[in-house]
Formats: sequence, C-alpha cells, structure tokens
Amino acid sequence: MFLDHAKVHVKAGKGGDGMVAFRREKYVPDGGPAGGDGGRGGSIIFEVDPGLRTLLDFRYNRNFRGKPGENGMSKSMFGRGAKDTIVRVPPGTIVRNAETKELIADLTEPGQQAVVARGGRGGRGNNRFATARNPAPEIAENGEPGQELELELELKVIADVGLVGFPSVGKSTLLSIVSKAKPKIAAYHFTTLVPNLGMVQTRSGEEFVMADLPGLIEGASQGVGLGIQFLRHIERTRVILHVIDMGGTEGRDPFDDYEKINKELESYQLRLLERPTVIVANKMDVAEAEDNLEIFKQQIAEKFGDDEAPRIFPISAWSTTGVAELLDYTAEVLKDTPEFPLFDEEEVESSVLYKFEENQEQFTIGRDPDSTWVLGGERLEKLFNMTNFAHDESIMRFARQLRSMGVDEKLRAKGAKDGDMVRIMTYHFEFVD
Ligand SMILES: Nc1nc2c(ncn2[C@@H]2O[C@H](COP(=O)(O)OP(=O)(O)OP(=O)(O)O)[C@@H](O)[C@H]2O)c(=O)[nH]1
Repeated sequence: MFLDHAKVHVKAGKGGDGMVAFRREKYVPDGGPAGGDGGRGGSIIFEVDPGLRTLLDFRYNRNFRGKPGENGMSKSMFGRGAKDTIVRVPPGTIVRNAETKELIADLTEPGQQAVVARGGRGGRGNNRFATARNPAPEIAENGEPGQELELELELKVIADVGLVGFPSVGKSTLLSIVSKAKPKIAAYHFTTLVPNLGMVQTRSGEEFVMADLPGLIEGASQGVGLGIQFLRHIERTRVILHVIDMGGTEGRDPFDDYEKINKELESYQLRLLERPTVIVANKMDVAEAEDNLEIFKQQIAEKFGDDEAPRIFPISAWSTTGVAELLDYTAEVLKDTPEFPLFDEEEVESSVLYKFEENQEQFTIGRDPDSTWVLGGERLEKLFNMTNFAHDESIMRFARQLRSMGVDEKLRAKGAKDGDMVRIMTYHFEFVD
C-alpha cells in the first residue's frame, strides 16, 4: 500500500543534569566546587533514504524518543552527549508541526537531513557557578528538556508519467489495469482536486507513478495562485503517454484528436511538448482499429518527416494486450529523461529549505479558582524544569531569573500582595514583595 500521510510524536533527549559536588582533598576540609556539566540530549533527525517510497513504516512506529545526555559527575567530569536518533524518510516527505501546521522540513534530496526536535542542553554543574563572593555554590542546573512535538508527515506522490488524451479514450481504464496500488491521496490544500494516480510495476520490477495529467492541468488552469508544490507534480512528470481511441468511437478521427490535444498541451506553457511522448493506440480490439492505425501511422510519418517520430504502441486496455510492452518501454524512456524545471533554482531552493525557529513566549500569569497566581509560559517552565530544587541556592537562582524576566514586577502590577500563593506547574510558593 502507498501511504501518503502519517502522524508521529517526537521527543528529543533531555540534557544531562549538572552536578553539585566539592573537591575532597587530603588535609583540605572544604574543597572548591567540582560538579561537572551534563551532556547534551540527543536530537531527532529525519534523513532522506532514496530507497524508501512510502510512509508505511510510520503506521506501526510513530513514537520517537531521543536519548538523554549523561549527567555531570564529581571531579568536574562532564556527562557525555547522547547520540542523535536518525529516522529515515522517503524523498518527497513534507514535515509539519501538527498543531500549528507550520512547515518544518521539505525533504527531497538523498541524504538530506533536518533536525525535527532538538536535544536539550546539558545542565551546568556547580563548578560553573563559583564566584569570588560565593566560592562554594550549591547551584546546579538540571538538563534542558528535549523538544517535544507532534509532527504531520506528508509524502508528495510525484507522477513520473502523465496520461493525456480526449475524454473516453480509455485513460482511467489503462490506469486502473496497470496500478499495483492506488495511493490514498488527499485533496491538495489549495483545491478540491484529487488527481488520479497509480503505482506501476513493470514485469522486471521497475516502479513509477502514473497520473491522469489533464486532471492536474485543468486544476492548474482553474486555480488562481496554485502552490509551487502543485506545479511540481507536472514538472516532475517526465514522460507523456498520449492515449488515442483507435476504434474511432463516435466518429472521431484519431489523428485529428492527436493534433488537438497537442495544441492544448502547448497552450499551458508548461514545457509539456518538450517531454518524450509515447503514443498509446488504444481499443485495438475494436473492428475498425487496425485500418485506423495504418492511416494514423502514415499521418504521423508525414508530420514528422525526417524527425524522430514518437513510438506508437497498439494496445487494448480492455483485454490488456500490448500493455506490458508499453510499460517496459515507458520505464526505459524514463531512465534517460531528466526533469523539466519550471522554476528557477533560487525559487526552488527557498521552498526546499526548512526553518526551525524557537518561538518562545516569556511567561504568562493566570489565576486558579482559589485565587492562587499561576505562572506559565514556555520559557518560564523550561527554567523551572532546569532548576535543581534539592539545593536552596539553586532555588534562589531561579527566583533571581524570574525577577530579571520581570515576573515579580508584573505580578505586583496585577495586584499580587505579600503572602499570596503562587504556583508554577506543581510547585507552590509564597509571594514576597
Ligand atoms: N473496446 C474497448 N473499450 C475500451 C478500451 N479501453 C477503454 N474502453 C472503454 O472506453 C470507455 C471510456 O474509458 P475511460 O477509461 O473511462 O476513458 P477516459 O479516457 O478515462 O475518459 P475520461 O475519464 O472521460 O477522461 C469505457 O466505456 C471503457 O470501457 C479498450 O481497450 N477497448
């Protein structure tokens, strides 16, 4: 099965805790501080593996946890940093923050990496807090928590081969008989259009994705301001299969159809005619088809003259005659056909790059029903988590950090009085003006 969506939970490793320790030397009753820093927590990194084609793995495995950094040790020894966790994803994976929908990474090139959750910094040991006034501090930080978030993965199903042709020539029939799997695809964000796509496997096991291209193009010509991602579908379509009804159903003339469709393709200005085309002469099971094909072949030969004419594959989508040969040849042409960029490199670059911003609110002030003041906010909670409450001095340092962020002042401005209770997560304390 060909899955295009997955939701995963990632939590990077916490930094190791800093240590409170003192030197113990012979004959020295009170040595200086000797608590080492904790090591960095492991990040979670997504890496493109060109061998993958689906997001199937994420159905069974949707939780990724980074390794914690090692705690700091006595004798000023640092904790070791944790190894990052590498998660392999197929090329074409788009990663978003599931909550805000913000784009985190657009992974396309083999080996390309994106840090999706950063490991926490190691907490500092007490040897880092020594000052002239406080030569033996009992202050150490806990490691910073690793980043944690819910991610939405989306695999761009890129069509290698596009089907074109008049209505009722048999495009859907052909697609349905060659598709090994129908990718479950969602409507694009910007249109309600769901292109008709199929995964194709040739007799020798080669794979490519085939799409009903007119469906895509019609969407593109209707939609104002279609995203770059949408047009990339057409850009990545390297080979065109032009399907023609050789049965001449409803009095149609095959060559006339062929010319009309080409005119239309030209008008889209998507470099479609530059791509190699294979002509699929369909409905060869119909009585008149053989005669029609002979005439069509002559017309094509005349049109192209000495130029290289596209290959014509007579098939019957209905009885599947000739279809395997058509697919073999298509796979071969695909191999030697590059992409047809519609956008200049710079534009693509900026859409490929990912951003990773820390957008932290400083702090928030709310109230519990019993009128306890409640302090929150990402940055404040992080400082709280990094405080080692086993040591009074560490707690005092936390109080200083709050003051310098302006928490005291803001509380006072909101009417907090001496003796009021204040809560941060599960920790209660008294407000002292
Ligand atoms: N005799 C015969 N009929 C076929 C063959 N392939 C398709 N048909 C028939 O032609 C009709 C149209 O086929 P579709 O596959 O729906 O054609 P389409 O090109 O996808 O048409 P649109 O969806 O309108 O673009 C259907 O009734 C098919 O059964 C074939 O090889 N031989």
